Amino acid sequence: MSITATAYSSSANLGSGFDVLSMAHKAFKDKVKATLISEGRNLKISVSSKNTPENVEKNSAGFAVKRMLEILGINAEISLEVIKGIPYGLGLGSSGASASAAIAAVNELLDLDLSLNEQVEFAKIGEIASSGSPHPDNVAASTFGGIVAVTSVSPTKVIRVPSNLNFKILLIVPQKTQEGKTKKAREMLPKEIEIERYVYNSRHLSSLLIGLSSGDRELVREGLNDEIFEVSRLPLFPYYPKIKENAIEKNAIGVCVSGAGPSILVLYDNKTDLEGIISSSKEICTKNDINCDFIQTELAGGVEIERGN
Ligand SMILES: Nc1ncnc2c1ncn2[C@@H]1O[C@H](COP(=O)(O)OP(=O)(O)OP(=O)(O)O)[C@@H](O)[C@H]1O
Ligand SMILES: N[C@@H](CCO)C(=O)O
Repeated sequence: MSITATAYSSSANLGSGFDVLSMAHKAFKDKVKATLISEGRNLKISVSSKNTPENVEKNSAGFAVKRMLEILGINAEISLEVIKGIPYGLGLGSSGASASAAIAAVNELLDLDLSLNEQVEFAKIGEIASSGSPHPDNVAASTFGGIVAVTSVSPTKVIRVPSNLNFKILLIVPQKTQEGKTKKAREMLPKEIEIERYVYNSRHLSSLLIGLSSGDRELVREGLNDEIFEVSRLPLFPYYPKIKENAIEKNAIGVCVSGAGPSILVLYDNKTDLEGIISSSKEICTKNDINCDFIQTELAGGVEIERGN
């Protein structure tokens, strides 16, 4: 018996919501097909995957499933086929989506009846394999869909953020995947921050959440600013400040770095000069010696399940 789960790409952080906020989008998707080879044997997982490691310990999907079955004390021989659609190392939640899909597929395959929060709890373990840290934001968005806030990590609790703002998403995606990028980006973060910067970010986090729930585009624009995380990682995406300044001039709702970068997330609506943003961003990318793809997309739902034989 096989189950295939599909999980969408995501943009984590949304400015000041580092490791807390994230949104799933339809730009890209991963699929994981989980097949039960035999029950009641010693735990054995195999992974087949193009473009990502096939070693169970090193693949976010394999590692998350292996640890979940160990924690739940389940013995089974399962094969996982990871079908990658989301490019990795670009801030699009690629490793997280594989882990979310794998956990959802095995949950269904073994009738584990896990809640979405429990699935996130296990899926985030997969991020240890890809970046060395179990950050929960990308897996929360890929599992739940829409815009989410992770309000607790022990135990994991995810809340869907209510949004009454009509917006579409533009992703500016550099064509330069970097191995181990999120790990490196996390090492660039400060160990301590000044209280002024903490207060600045708290203001923006409040603006973002209130702006989304009340549908106030000016508040969302303010709310997508960050003074701590993006700033300390700027060497990874030096073109970002100019792209942001230009997009805001052309009336984007708001702009932030997508996850740990280097992709950029632009929220727009019918008041935005989208073509102007794309053409000026292309020029900025060229000046910075990078080619970028421009992907227009929208919010995605959570993990989807298909049953097979
Ligand atoms: N199933 C997987 N999908 C993608 N990358 C994986 C997977 N399993 C392991 N990896 C490894 O994880 C690293 C990619 O993780 P990284 O966090 O840099 O990118 P990402 O998953 O797209 O996340 P982000 O949104 O932070 O960019 C690569 O070294 C890749 O080989
Ligand atoms: N919150 C994580 C997301 C990684 O995609 C980070 O910024 O390191």
